[in-house]
Amino acid sequence: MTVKLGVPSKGRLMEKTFDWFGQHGVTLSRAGSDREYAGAVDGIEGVALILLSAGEMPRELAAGRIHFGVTGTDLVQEKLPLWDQMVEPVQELGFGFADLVLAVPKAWVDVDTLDDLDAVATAFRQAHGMRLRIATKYHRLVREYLRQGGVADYSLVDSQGATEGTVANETAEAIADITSSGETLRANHLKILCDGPVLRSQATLWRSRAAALDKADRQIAEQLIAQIGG
Ligand SMILES: Nc1ncnc2c1ncn2[C@@H]1O[C@H](COP(=O)(O)OP(=O)(O)OP(=O)(O)O)[C@@H](O)[C@H]1O
Ligand SMILES: O=P(O)(O)OC[C@H]1O[C@H](OP(=O)(O)OP(=O)(O)O)[C@H](O)[C@@H]1O
Repeated sequence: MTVKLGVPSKGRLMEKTFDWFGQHGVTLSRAGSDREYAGAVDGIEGVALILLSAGEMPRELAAGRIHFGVTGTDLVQEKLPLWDQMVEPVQELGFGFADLVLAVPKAWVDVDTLDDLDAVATAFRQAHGMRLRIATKYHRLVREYLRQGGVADYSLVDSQGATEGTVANETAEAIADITSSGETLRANHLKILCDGPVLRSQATLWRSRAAALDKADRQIAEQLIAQIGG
């Protein structure tokens, strides 16, 4: 057997993950063309590179199909109920910083807090006969945050991308999405509620609690952790 290391297969997370491992003496490289999802690991014996979507990483870790994987805290906590029983953080990688936030139209001058949102949601339902819609792909985290914040009169609208556009497109009144520079929110005339983010996320190396390892693999896993300073 080999120890399987899952790395995001594209985009900003993939490049930064390759750089981060390179700085720790583990060279990750893609095999073949940009379109071929195969790769190699140099600098440590017995580790196989598995290129995967960042969004699928939590599921693969939880199922034990990979031993280690890099993805954001947001995706792990959203996709895995009881995530800390399924995976263990080995190392925060210091990139991919993003806050999951709730945002409303900038034009809602009286709405700055969750309490304000609650009041608007009640008024919205009375006026329109339907619940205020919040677009997001982070259903579990947002529901829990709103429950704790005492907001009940809303419905979630699933949005898997371009979420900030849903308000202008009139498919939602508010959104919950990750923000990094804040550019996308600003460009779409949205403002963040000031109660603090739902979650602060960064790219993290996770270890599966479910993946089986024989004695030799356990040594390789320990060597990998030691080498990257986890
Ligand atoms: N603008 C950003 N700045 C920093 N980190 C970001 C930004 N957008 C997304 N991320 C982080 O990158 C990770 C991957 O996000 P992304 O939305 O690309 O995942 P995904 O859509 O589920 O993956 P895929 O598109 O490969 O299926 C997440 O943990 C997220 O927090
Ligand atoms: O605060 P900013 O720096 O503007 O970054 C935030 C944006 O980045 C992500 O989108 P991504 O580029 O992954 O596209 P998506 O809409 O398809 O998720 C996220 O969903 C936000 O839309």
